[in-house]
Amino acid sequence: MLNTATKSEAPGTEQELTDGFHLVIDALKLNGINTIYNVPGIPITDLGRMAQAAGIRVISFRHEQNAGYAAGIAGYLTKKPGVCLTVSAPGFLNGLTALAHATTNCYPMILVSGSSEREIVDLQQGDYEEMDQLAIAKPLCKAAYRVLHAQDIGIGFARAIRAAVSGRPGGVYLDLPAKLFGQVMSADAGRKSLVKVIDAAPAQIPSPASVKRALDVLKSAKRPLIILGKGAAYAQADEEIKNFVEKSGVPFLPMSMAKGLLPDTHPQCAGAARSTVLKESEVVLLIGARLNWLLSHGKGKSWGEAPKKFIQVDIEPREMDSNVEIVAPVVGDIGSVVSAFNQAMGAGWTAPPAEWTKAISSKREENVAKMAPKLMNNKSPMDYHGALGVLKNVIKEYPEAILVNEGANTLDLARGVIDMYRPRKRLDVGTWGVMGIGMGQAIAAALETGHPVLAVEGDSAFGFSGMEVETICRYNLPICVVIFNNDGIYRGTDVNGANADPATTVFVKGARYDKMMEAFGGIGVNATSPDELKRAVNEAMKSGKPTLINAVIDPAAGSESGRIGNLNPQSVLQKKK
Ligand SMILES: CC(C)(COP(=O)(O)OP(=O)(O)OC[C@H]1O[C@@H](n2cnc3c(N)ncnc32)[C@H](O)[C@@H]1OP(=O)(O)O)[C@@H](O)C(=O)NCCC(=O)NCCSC=O
Repeated sequence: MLNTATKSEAPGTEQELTDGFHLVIDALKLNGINTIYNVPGIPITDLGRMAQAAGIRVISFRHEQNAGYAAGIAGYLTKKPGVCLTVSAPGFLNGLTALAHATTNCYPMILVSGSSEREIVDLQQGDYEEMDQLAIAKPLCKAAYRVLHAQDIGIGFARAIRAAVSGRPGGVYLDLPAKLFGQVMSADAGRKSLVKVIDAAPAQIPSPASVKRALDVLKSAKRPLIILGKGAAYAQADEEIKNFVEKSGVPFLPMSMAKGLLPDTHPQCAGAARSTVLKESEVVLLIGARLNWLLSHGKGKSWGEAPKKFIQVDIEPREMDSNVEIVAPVVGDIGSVVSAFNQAMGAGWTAPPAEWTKAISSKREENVAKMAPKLMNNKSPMDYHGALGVLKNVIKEYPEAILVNEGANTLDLARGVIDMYRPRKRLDVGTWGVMGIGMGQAIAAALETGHPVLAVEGDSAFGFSGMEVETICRYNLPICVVIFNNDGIYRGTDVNGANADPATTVFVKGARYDKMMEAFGGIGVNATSPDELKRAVNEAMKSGKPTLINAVIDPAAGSESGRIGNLNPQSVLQKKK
């Protein structure tokens, strides 16, 4: 139903009117977009107020980057574009990192920004927050549009929605100059100008020949491996994927955000035998996973000596052969492809040789057994494993809870230690390894799913979005933030030998992040041992109250750059020292 803005007052010509504000709201509602992640300001403050009055959930953040990360992950969780609304120039730029992040990670998101007047911007006459936002956004997103006339708002949103979710999803920019909001037109014409997007992300059915080719290659393998990426988790084809993996009997390796698509404790899971399966496998089927840096580009030392054959399932044809030859490309949406695999497999499928699956199981058991005692230590201050052992058990007890995870060591170790049991429950730094996603993703996860959220944060990573603990308290969200506080980046023990300044990688010693939460009415806990941490997290999960636990980690614990060592080159001079 159209929101009537006002009625024209000229006697005898009375007609219902609408305006740009109302048309934006109606376009969103018509397309089932019920949440906006926003930071108010000129020229969109009233848009937020009116949207809230019209029944849209408008969540106001303290910084646009966090609102943007929230919108991106909302898109990932729901397959509908997450909408982030910002003011012009600086607010727009603050949202842009999140838009680029969404595009890189294939999350459907729309950044909607108010902007200044075209006539003045194009002549560079110094308008308030003057900036050619459309031109700046273009290279950082999948598509960018600007709407100049109120009657085009419907089309503008339709284009943005379709671009965000169809094919490979991504970020879209929609530029709304301030003048647009006040443009008035008849309600009837406004209603007719709106567009309901039908079948925004049409199924892309793979060709039967590509399906057959892929299965023939997989079937022929003595040492096959399936790698599941976050594209597979995004597809929400959970049953089909589970059936396919189980029917094939092929070991699977989940990428970080695909953990839980099938439980990490599943007998076919090769997560704890990662190096072995990458090196030893002979045929690798990638489902919604890209051969980027996270998979060492499909070549080199991590992949071992033996020649590999790659089969790849992706919705984007240009993903094929991006790093190495793909002998069996299957282009289509993951749900359709995996369902075609299931149908084409037939009854006569034989599981891979037991020699291969047993070798993986024994490597996995060996690694798990090596890790187990470390997770049970009760040292105070804690080390990473002692603290993560506690959190591993929390997720086991609350498998519906969503784990948000960022940091360096905190990310790398949590990824291995904390088993996931359900799809799309692990949300982390994604393809860029970006720090700062924490509170934005935690807030959107709590709002979009209604499940409790456990955000496991390095102390450095938390700093990028820490002010949003106020947002968590304001909306009273069931989020428990655990900060692994070792006084610095990687470690808290670095010393600057040159002058009195602190070393570049250390923070205030003994900082009490829990006090930040208390400042806004949430629950703050300082936990110095695994027992204290366990009590505090369990209490938070039970109560659902906003909680921040300052988990005191030994400042000497942790190592440089986690596990991305070879991406951190040292200079020749440094090496000589
Ligand atoms: C590229 C990567 C996927 C590669 O990681 P790897 O260390 O090779 O693999 P991981 O999966 O982390 O596993 C490490 C090892 O733990 C083993 N492993 C995994 N799970 C388990 C369990 N449950 N128990 C025991 N052992 C386990 C696994 O087999 C590996 O051992 P082996 O099999 O023996 O090898 C990762 O580095 C990554 O995602 N990096 C992103 C980092 C990032 O974004 N950082 C943000 C920047 S921080 C700011 O500076």
